[in-house]
Amino acid sequence: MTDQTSGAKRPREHHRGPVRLRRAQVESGTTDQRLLDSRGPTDWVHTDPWRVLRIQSEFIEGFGMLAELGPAVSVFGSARTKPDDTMYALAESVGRGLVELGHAVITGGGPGAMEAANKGASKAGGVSVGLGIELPFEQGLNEWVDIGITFRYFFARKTMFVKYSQGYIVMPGGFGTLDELFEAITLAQTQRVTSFPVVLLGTAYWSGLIDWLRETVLADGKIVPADLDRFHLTDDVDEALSHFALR
Ligand SMILES: C/C(=C\CNc1ncnc2c1ncn2[C@@H]1O[C@H](COP(=O)(O)O)[C@@H](O)[C@H]1O)CO
Repeated sequence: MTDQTSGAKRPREHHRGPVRLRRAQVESGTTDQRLLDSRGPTDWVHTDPWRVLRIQSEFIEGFGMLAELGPAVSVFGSARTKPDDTMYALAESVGRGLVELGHAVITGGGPGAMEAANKGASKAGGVSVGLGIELPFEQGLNEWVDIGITFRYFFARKTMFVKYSQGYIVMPGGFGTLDELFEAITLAQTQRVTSFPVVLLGTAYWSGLIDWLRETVLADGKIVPADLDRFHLTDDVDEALSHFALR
């Protein structure tokens, strides 16, 4: 190639964003062409750098979908709560009550107490959100989820609950529920979240755990007395809801 001003011969040159390539470094063809033509080995889809992109895409999808949700409360509880269980009816009332207060309701999108809270929210005409998790068996989001996202990665999903909720209402549940409860309390204890009410519904179910926290964990100096004030215990839906009144 000849320089128009000096007449000197210029080397072959290619610009790729901020990169400048010359002479033998100039690649033939276009980037699209290389992308579409090459198949090559596929093992890279199982590597950590590729997973990082998938993780990133979950945060992008989650933030993008939930950023404009408005005030919301997450309701947790057992996937195994049956529709004829009193806790199912209670979770449904919680979902409805939160909507009446002006909140969207976020659950794990599964069956049981999650379904009940979504049902209450959706039937009350509110925003019913399910943040599901990919499971080894086919499950899908419960039918009362009106905005649903299914995550591959637990930690990306858990970030969404905390980031987009004003607090948590926790119904009786197993390991999944306990994990969610203790994560919330730990985030408050370590000042990752501020002003984040956590309400436990069901005194008969939770009392044993709270007694153990007081009599063993506190007595042994593993928590301080103020840590026991990080959650509220009640059987009464209205009392549970009173922690989430919007000013
Ligand atoms: C075990 C069964 C279904 C599991 N399906 C779930 N779908 C969505 N979210 C779930 C599921 N299981 C647990 N979670 C999360 O943990 C909490 C409930 O866990 P628990 O151990 O049942 O208490 C819940 O809040 C979800 O966020 C069979 O039906």
